[in-house]
Amino acid sequence: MASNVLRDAHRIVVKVGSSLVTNEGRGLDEAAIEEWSRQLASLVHGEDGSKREVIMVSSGAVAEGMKRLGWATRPKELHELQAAAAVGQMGLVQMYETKLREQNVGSAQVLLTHADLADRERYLNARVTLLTLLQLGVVPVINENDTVVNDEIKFGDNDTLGALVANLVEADALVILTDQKGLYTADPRSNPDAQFVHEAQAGDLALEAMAGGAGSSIGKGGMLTKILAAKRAAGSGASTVIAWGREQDVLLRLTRGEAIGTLLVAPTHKNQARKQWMMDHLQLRGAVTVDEGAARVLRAEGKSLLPIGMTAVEGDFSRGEVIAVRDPQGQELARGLANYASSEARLLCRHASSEIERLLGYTAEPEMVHRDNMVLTAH
Ligand SMILES: Nc1ncnc2c1ncn2[C@@H]1O[C@H](COP(=O)(O)OP(=O)(O)O)[C@@H](O)[C@H]1O
Ligand SMILES: N[C@@H](CCC(=O)OP(=O)(O)O)C(=O)O
Repeated sequence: MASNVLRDAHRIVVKVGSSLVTNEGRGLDEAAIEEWSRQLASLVHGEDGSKREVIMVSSGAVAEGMKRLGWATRPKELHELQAAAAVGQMGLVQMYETKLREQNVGSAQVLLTHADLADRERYLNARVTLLTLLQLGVVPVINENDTVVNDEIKFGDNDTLGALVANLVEADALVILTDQKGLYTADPRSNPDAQFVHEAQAGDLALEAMAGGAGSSIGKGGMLTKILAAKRAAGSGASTVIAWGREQDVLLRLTRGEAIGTLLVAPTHKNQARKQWMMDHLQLRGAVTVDEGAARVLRAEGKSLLPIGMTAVEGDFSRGEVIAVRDPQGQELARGLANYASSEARLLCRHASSEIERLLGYTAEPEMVHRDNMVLTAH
């Protein structure tokens, strides 16, 4: 049942907007951040019996920076926006760190730009770092790296960033907390006849016609960016809930299966979406051939590909590119993201992972292709 999407979600990205985080621009809402931190901690600790991995994408840096700098109106100049964001981010991340620590949960600040996710190598680095933090039970607190962005490389709004992070870590669900109960058929601030939308399919074009711009001078994304974020998140199989951030125990109730807010269901499950994404790579830049032992454990035991099982490398590829994995007979048995470039992979063939440092002078990961970044293509 669709409303069980959050109940069954193990890895969840939560995004919260500026107007909620800064109490409509009146300064960081400590009580709200404390409340969300309490709920995030409960999910990480598995107080409902199911430990989960959660990432918080939080807006509010510019709004908080404006408050701290005494600016009443949002600056127009990019360098002033960047200055406000740099000032505000200090308070934002300190507040999350303090409130999560009070709940015995670690936190980590991660600042990203569009360029970070557009570059394969940086994409993979960000992915493996976030997955490591999640495995350690830490809550990454992510924002756009406003201080360095310019018009070409910025996401522009954290709804988009939230969806890209959901793709990056292959989250099961994206929860967008905002200052409305969810999506209405029109902006409820200006249209009293607007009807609430309980559930729809992510990517349904009719939704975009309903969604307008930001509801306050503080927010940036508006509902349209939330609808588009749900469509993007669905690309890696994550469903999205848009809900009111001040709803009592909103995250806990959603993960217990309660239908709150607007649920935008992803048409495909994340494993199917991942397979589709990898299979869509018609032009693979290279391939590695593996021995019988490696072929067997990849096919039957869900293992990662270690260099010791590699017998040959074809093509010219970089770290982070999708490559084919072939069995000794030359049949493609899997595809995945290469942790090492082809020139390095050739040096690693037949060597144990413990020798990577000696052979390359560094170790990225012990695997050539991690199972999390792999899909079997032939049975
Ligand atoms: N169809 C719609 N349904 C609900 N809210 C809408 C709709 N169209 C526009 N909005 C406006 O979008 C606002 C939420 O977006 P935004 O102000 O950017 O919040 P946030 O800071 O959480 O991203 C709502 O307060 C509302 O005024
Ligand atoms: N990086 C910016 C994001 C602004 C933003 O997306 O705001 P919102 O539309 O309220 O989520 C900030 O922290 O102010």
